[in-house]
Amino acid sequence: MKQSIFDKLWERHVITGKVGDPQLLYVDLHLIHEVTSPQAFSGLRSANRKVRRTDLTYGTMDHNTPTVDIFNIQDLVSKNQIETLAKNAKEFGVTVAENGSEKQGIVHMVGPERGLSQPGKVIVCGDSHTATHGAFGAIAFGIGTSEVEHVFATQTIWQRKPKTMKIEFTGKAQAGVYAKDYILALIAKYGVDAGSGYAVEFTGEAIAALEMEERMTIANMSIEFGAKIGLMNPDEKTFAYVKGREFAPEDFDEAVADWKTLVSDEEASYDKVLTLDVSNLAPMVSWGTNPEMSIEVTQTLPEIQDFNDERAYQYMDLKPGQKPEEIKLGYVFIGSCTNARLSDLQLAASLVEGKKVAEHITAIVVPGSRPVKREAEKLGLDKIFLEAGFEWREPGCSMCLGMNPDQVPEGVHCASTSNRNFEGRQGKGARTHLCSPAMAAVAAIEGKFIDVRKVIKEVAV
Ligand SMILES: CC(C)[C@H](C(=O)O)[C@@H](O)C(=O)O
Ligand code: SF4
Repeated sequence: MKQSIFDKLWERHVITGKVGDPQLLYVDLHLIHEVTSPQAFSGLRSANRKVRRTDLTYGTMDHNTPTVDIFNIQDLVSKNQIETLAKNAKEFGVTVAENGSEKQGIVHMVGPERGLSQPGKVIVCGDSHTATHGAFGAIAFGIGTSEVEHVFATQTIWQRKPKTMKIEFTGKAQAGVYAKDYILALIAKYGVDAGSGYAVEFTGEAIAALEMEERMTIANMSIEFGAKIGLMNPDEKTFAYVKGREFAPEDFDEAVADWKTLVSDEEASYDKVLTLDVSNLAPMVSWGTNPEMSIEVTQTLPEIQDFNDERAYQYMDLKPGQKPEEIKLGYVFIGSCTNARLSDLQLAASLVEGKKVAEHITAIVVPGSRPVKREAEKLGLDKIFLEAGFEWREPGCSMCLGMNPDQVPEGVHCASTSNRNFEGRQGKGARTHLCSPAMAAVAAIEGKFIDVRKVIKEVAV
């Protein structure tokens, strides 16, 4: 039978159980961070159990870490979570990239960077954006804290096989339109629940044309589309990305030969198929309080359809018919596991070089990991940002969520490269507008949203 990549990987990992019932899957990689691991470690401790495969478990500190004065954590809950992970890591023998260490970063940056995220794997993490790793051709999904404990103890997880959906991105995007725009456009078109109950395969010529870092941006936001699992067929770009990294397979050629078989067969069947043509897509901006409430920058804010819209308009202090350029921005955040990789920072830097951040804007750049920070500094990107008037921070989740000191003040509108825009996400009363790094960078300079296609000089990849 012709199979999709998802079917192939699922089949390979089932230990017991039949389709329709929960099935026990083998887990190849378990990523952890300080927020969702403490109770799981406590559970192990009280049951007098060990972490079964410390060699397949990797941790980092990201959500609570400050991005300035990083060892001075004021918030007691944050401090406790950070210290607890450090303690647990030692006690249970798990490798954790601690706050301030060279390999530390947002958990969804660390896996790919170290070469841990690979085609063919089942990857889990107590974090909803785990589908990011699906960009490598892996089944990757977020799990709850009790499941974290189960994976610690057994290196397996019970899951019911989801339905499959194929999403084909067709066409060639214009210069100034990026992966972030594709995924926001998809969510705006089909809704935040459209992927619910499905493992989503992103495919098509527009995906093939993307580099790995942009593919990760799309897989990252599978959950905002409602899908726990989003994945892509691995190709030469995937193999080249993994090659030479710390945890790349020792016999790389042998691994690649296997990975090449783990792609969707041409006539594989799916429970649902959607397509989205990116050729005429404009840069996207979210106006409301979920990612579905997004429009092309050339459009005006939509009419009120229901109570959710009404409430969103109230919270955002916006009105139907307004243009994105009329949104009074106060903050710009370039960061998060969606868009804080090196290529994101390079793109943003290229758009602000030699220019100045508008007077009324506070703009911060937060590299997603310390390796990205170092690389960016080698390229002089820090200087470009600093000269333009951006702040250049230490890595972490930062302003993506209000769990550390980086917060958008109440009532202030923030152009943000992150993935979530619900009420209070970036701080109490904060008003988030999701967009690409290019849109955010240019918004910082202009002091408002403009169509980045007007300033972009590069040819779209
Ligand atoms: C704190 C963590 C559990 C959470 C998640 O699961 O996604 C966070 O990363 C987020 O993005 O909201
Ligand atoms: S950067 Fe944001 S979305 Fe990503 S793991 Fe951190 S809090 Fe979650």
